[in-house]
Amino acid sequence: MRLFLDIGNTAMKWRLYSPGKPRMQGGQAHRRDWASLVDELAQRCGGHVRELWVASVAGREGDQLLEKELLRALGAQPRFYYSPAAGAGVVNAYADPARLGVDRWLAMVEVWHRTGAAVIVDCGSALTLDAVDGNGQHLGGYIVPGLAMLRGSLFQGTAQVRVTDSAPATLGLGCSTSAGVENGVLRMSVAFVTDVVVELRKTLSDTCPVFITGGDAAVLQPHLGFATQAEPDLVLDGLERVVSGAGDGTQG
Ligand SMILES: Nc1ncnc2c1ncn2[C@@H]1O[C@H](COP(=O)(O)OP(=O)(O)O)[C@@H](O)[C@H]1O
Ligand SMILES: CC(C)(COP(=O)(O)O)[C@@H](O)C(=O)NCCC(=O)O
Ligand SMILES: [K+]
Repeated sequence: MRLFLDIGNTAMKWRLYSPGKPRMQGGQAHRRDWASLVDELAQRCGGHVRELWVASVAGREGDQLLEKELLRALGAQPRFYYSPAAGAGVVNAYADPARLGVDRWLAMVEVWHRTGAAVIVDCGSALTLDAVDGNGQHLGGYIVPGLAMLRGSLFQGTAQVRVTDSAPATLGLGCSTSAGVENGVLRMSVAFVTDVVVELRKTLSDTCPVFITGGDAAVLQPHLGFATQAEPDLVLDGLERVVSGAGDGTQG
């Protein structure tokens, strides 16, 4: 069986593939406690992992610890996939390609193979936005704090700003501290994504598709004033594509 892992800064998502059987997948938040994370994964995936592919943005030290625990608990050598200069028909915009978050790279590769030119918004621990043109050229992107990080920075930087109730956020003016924060961070994020998409659609095409993924995609999507395609598993889809060599450079 092949096990694919998407390790973000907040959550780990996994997908188990064995030929002829339906894929199994799941995920959970981690606190960088790699040992217990891997033990729980081993309970779910059993001991028949033959190939283990990891897309991680946990950093070098995290990856080293993760590798040790995966070897211990699953008995399979993890293969870490990092962003290349080019691959699967897509060209990395970074002069130092490996510095591009592999989650961003894989989501972009997957989307380009599905639709060509596109904008990809990943509402994760950080909110990232990337653009790729019809030739597979990565045009670059942005990295801004995700919703939880925005809230957290307010809590850390102030004495009194706290969120005490969990009323769903809107884009409207807040009439309590909680609403002021929740509505504010939501509106900031929506305004940022909207502003960039409107500008990119002047060059890519005015109907260029926008894909949205990540743990907060469901929070943002209803408030965006344009159609977006929610795809929660873009990173795992992209990893499976590049690993199985299906990303052979031709689109579609
Ligand atoms: N069950 C959950 N566990 C952790 N974060 C969650 C969960 N559900 C929604 N979120 C939100 O999603 C963000 C994490 O996004 P996600 O894409 O899952 O993680 P990562 O950034 O690790 O890829 C968190 O910052 C939080 O705002
Ligand atoms: C920007 C990210 C932290 C997003 O990861 P996530 O929010 O999913 O944990 C990740 O893509 C990353 O570590 N990138 C490296 C820096 C860069 O992409 O330029
Ligand atoms: K992510």
